[in-house]
Amino acid sequence: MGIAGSSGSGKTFFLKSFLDHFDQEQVTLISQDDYYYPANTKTQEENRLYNFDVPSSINREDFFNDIKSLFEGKTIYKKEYTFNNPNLTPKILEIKPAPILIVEGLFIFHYEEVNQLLNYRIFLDADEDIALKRRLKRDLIERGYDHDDVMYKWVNHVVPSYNTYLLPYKDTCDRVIVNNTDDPKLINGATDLISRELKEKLQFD
Ligand SMILES: Nc1ncnc2c1ncn2[C@@H]1O[C@H](COP(=O)(O)OP(=O)(O)OP(=O)(O)O)[C@@H](O)[C@H]1O
Ligand SMILES: O=C(CO)[C@H](O)[C@H](O)COP(=O)(O)O
Repeated sequence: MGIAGSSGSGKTFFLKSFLDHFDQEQVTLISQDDYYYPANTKTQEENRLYNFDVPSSINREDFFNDIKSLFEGKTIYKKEYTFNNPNLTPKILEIKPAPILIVEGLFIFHYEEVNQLLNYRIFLDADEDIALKRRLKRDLIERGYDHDDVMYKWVNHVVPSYNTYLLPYKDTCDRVIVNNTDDPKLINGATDLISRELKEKLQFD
């Protein structure tokens, strides 16, 4: 199952709600963000305006190979990406295979080798002004970035990337979830429905 959406569309929020419907051994998650080429190879100034929103910022080969391994029933070990936060020590994630595999990220439809492995596609959608408000909160408060830098990236990297690498695939998705209100009921309702359908299909319970 593939889950994608613009920055601030609510992917993480959706995933948390979705995972709550399942036992640990029923579902597993692999996130494209963990495949960023490490930022510590660049200076702080280079990172400030570095474009994290182009397909080449991701180690695409490792991402695909790990997805394939999970498909083949193998456990993978992956160093998590800590979003340039020097106070965090990256954990080694142990990702075990499970009947439901969720692949999450910005380029999962654009990377055709990943896209063709997906059986079900979900698109999280939010209006640009709402997504930007959420992004500003994330970057200014949680990541401590400078307002002008966040706006520079939004205009020059985030929006163009969304329009080029994600939006064209919206119509190919099985479900588009519009998430414009900060109200958990909407997302919880959607994950309730999707998880019930999936459980029936896979004959869980
Ligand atoms: N339906 C909702 N109800 C309550 N809060 C929400 C809802 N949708 C999103 N949010 C909040 O908005 C913020 C952004 O959402 P989230 O982190 O899930 O987006 P994202 O698509 O994963 O973003 P990014 O890719 O930029 O990290 C979070 O603080 C999240 O808790
Ligand atoms: O949302 C993103 C891309 O749009 C990434 O989370 C983000 O830009 C990674 O950057 P950093 O490690 O500098 O926080």
